[in-house]
Amino acid sequence: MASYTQEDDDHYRSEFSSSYVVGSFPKDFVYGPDDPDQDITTILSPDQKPKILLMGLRRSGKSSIQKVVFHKMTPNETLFLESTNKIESENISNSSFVQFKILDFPGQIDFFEPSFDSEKIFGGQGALVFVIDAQDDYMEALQRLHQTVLRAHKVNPHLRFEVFIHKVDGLSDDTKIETQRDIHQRANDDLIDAGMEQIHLSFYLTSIYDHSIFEAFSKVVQKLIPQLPTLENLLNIFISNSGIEKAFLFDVLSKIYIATDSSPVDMQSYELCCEMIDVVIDISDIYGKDEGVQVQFDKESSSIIKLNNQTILYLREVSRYLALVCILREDNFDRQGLIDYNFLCFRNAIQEVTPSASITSTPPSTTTHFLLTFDASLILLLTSFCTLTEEPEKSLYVAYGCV
Ligand SMILES: Nc1nc2c(ncn2[C@@H]2O[C@H](COP(=O)(O)OP(=O)(O)OP(=O)(O)O)[C@@H](O)[C@H]2O)c(=O)[nH]1
Repeated sequence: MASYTQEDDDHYRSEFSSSYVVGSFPKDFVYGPDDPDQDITTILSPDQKPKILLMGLRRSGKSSIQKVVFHKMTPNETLFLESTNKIESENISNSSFVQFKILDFPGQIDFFEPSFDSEKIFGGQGALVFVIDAQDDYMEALQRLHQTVLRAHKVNPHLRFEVFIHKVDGLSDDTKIETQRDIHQRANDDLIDAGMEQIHLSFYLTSIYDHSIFEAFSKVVQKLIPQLPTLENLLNIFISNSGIEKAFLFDVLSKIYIATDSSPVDMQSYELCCEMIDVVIDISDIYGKDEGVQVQFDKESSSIIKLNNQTILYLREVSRYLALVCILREDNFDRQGLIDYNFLCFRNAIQEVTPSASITSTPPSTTTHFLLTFDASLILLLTSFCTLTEEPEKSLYVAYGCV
């Protein structure tokens, strides 16, 4: 058998870099930028999906966040980013759940200029992410945050406000906590003084040098997904019937998790799952082709990583852009058939939870079968009837029988 040489490797790599061949995980991470010449009126025309507005002072890190999360830019490459001098818009349209427009504003933008059309910018559904550089003096940033929030809230009381206390990689743990407390206190005091205490600000400690920026963005994006309660319920049913400890439904391109079950998220588990996605994409990228014949990375594809602490990471693809990553104890993986069966049920149910079958419109109805093990010798067929309605948690009920 011919050995696999460096030449072969280079050949495969160049083949792969010129065309995407790893099946359903797309290799080019381009989301289809909007026409760079279009003006703000076109960017914000009313048919729109939710918007995420990235605002903050100059050099606070807005463009870096966007590039790292949505374009796989490495943190060090952001050192060479030039200052943004006009509003930059991009469509993020991955799975049917991750659909929004992200707008990167130049730091020096003047909201009080007559040409600044607040109605168009702040109107509609979405979130305003205000980035504060925690390594710098943040008094001016707080003042700008206050002005921005008041102005935006006046135009659109439904807009969500998310404050990223950013670049915390340079701070000690104590300083991080103290900075967050101080910024939280001052920002809320300013709102109380202005008589606007009803405005809610959410705070996150972020850095592009670790997974905190992905975690924070996940939470921002989740709030824009109307089907979130349904997805969480499905994940809860899936893990509790499969002996799984934690499951994340990932947007593969960005590594944002769009939903997880209701057990608490610990950062280390999230990081492990993100890294698993990177490994799977890299391996598919390099070895996804066999002697020139494309090996499909299709809906049957999966990956298992055994850790040395009797834990297993299990990845299954849900759709072209979504993957389910589970963490479970090695003992429970003896029943892989059961997990796989339940996964199929989960995937079928997810396909019904699309925006076209929106939970706010006529509720679709699906019957989902989950296999459940009570002990090693007894397997029950659990038939779970999930009727997806506006309040899915009230409409889930189960019945089971022996097989
Ligand atoms: N240490 C550290 N530096 C960061 C982080 N995020 C961004 N930076 C750096 O901050 C600098 C400014 O980043 P940009 O993304 O250009 O900032 P911006 O807010 O888009 O700037 P304008 O376009 O001028 O408004 C760059 O040198 C980045 O490398 C972070 O999390 N930690």
